[in-house]
Amino acid sequence: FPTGEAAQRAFASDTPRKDARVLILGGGMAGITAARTLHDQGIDEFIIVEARHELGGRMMSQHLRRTWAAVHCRGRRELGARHAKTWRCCESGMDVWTEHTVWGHTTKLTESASVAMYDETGPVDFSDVFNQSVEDFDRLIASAGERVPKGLVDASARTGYSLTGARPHTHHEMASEYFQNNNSTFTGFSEDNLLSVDQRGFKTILHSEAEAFLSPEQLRFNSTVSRIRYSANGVEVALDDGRELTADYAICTFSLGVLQHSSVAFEPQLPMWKREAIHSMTMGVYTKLFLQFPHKFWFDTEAALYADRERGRYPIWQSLDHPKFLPGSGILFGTVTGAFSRRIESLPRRQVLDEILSVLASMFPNITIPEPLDFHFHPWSADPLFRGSYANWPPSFLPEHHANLRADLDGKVWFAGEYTSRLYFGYLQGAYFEGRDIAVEVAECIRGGGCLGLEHVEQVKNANPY
Ligand SMILES: Cc1cc2nc3c(=O)[nH]c(=O)nc-3n(C[C@H](O)[C@H](O)[C@H](O)COP(=O)(O)OP(=O)(O)OC[C@H]3O[C@@H](n4cnc5c(N)ncnc54)[C@H](O)[C@@H]3O)c2cc1C
Repeated sequence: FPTGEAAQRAFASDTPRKDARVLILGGGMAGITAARTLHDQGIDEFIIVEARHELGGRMMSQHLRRTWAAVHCRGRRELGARHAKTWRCCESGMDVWTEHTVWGHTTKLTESASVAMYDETGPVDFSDVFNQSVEDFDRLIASAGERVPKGLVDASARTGYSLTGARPHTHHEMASEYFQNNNSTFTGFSEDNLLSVDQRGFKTILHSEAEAFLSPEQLRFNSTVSRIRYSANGVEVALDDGRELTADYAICTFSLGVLQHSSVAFEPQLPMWKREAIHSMTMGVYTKLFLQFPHKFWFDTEAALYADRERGRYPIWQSLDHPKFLPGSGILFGTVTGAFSRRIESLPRRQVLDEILSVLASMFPNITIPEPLDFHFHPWSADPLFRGSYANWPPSFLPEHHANLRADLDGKVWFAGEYTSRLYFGYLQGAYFEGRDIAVEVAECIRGGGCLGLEHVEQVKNANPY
């Protein structure tokens, strides 16, 4: 693959037949939705370039090592996205996510109040502390909302909690605070939270969608992009096995974490405004710890909260062996996030499992915890194709940064993914809407109806020097 200025000139001067009009880089929710949108607009000269062997991206699931019962076909663990909000809006296909509707996919409504409570002494009822924490969280959200019309600067949740007088001290208070969660994806769609229990995996929504309009020649699996070269003449994409693909446009749907790690080189180098935006947003880590036991020995609620002395140490547990979900499966899964996720990724698996088994032994002091049949978690922050679980908007990140994150490069390279969604970053909805909206922009360019591109801010300013 030629490099340097000479290659740049050569690329710009000759216009051999290109491989496609559009290269869609990445086959997750954003990539598939972009492809679907182009197809709906009558544009089928696109190729989806995906490093993995299948579509779905962070909608990733695997078979359990030990199938749980012949009658139940195959057990699957959803390593990535599993929950979907009911989508109240829109017309057809993926726009309507209600119980049982999307491509015959099976989901179950979850009940957020169905929570058992534990600490290192075993079962303990700290629901008074928990209820106070719900109130504190509501006050936090309300006070954040009051800042917006006044144009006050953004602040962290910790600052907001302190200003509203809430500061957790005990481990029960810290665990209760950890459990609280809300954002515009919750309020923008529906309060309902659906859990995918479909044994084909949550990703089948995307697979079914793709089968409906994609042909094999529009797909390149096992194709890892290492370089994207762009000029007024189009884009050249180099794969790590030496292959090249050319097109008029590229829609890059790699995660924010991938862009932050610079594992894909851009030529010319990304402009400063783009790099600043990429490195100013944060990539969070959220890890699910799957355990399959020979039999169920735990709570009958849907979830449990464990208050450890250390905040964030194996705090949330969800039972799939529940009459509503996968009864008889013996599956329990825990959640850890952030620095704790990174910590366990660096440890030997057996050590992580031993820690978990000792936590379960504390939660259930009168039970001999059996050795699990299967234990697995995905190292999201170390995985070079993701480098984290989903994007998070830190207080230092300004709306202008976000516009720059989303903005295209000379109308040729476009960016779409959960992280480019201003309202629904982090979620499938964000990836869906961004894949759709950016493909509409690209379709406009292809049809020659004016390719204005998205505006960026050359220098983001708000400093007040002294
Ligand atoms: C553990 C976990 C739980 C989650 N739970 C939920 C949930 O319950 N509900 C929800 O709405 N969202 C959830 N999410 C977030 C959701 O999964 C993402 O927001 C969404 O899947 C992102 O889609 P995307 O298309 O933007 O990116 P991705 O799915 O990351 O797609 C990008 C694609 O690019 C490919 N790629 C990367 N680098 C290269 C390269 N160099 N060359 C070629 N291909 C490359 C990747 O393999 C991937 O397929 C969760 C995520 C995680 C990790």
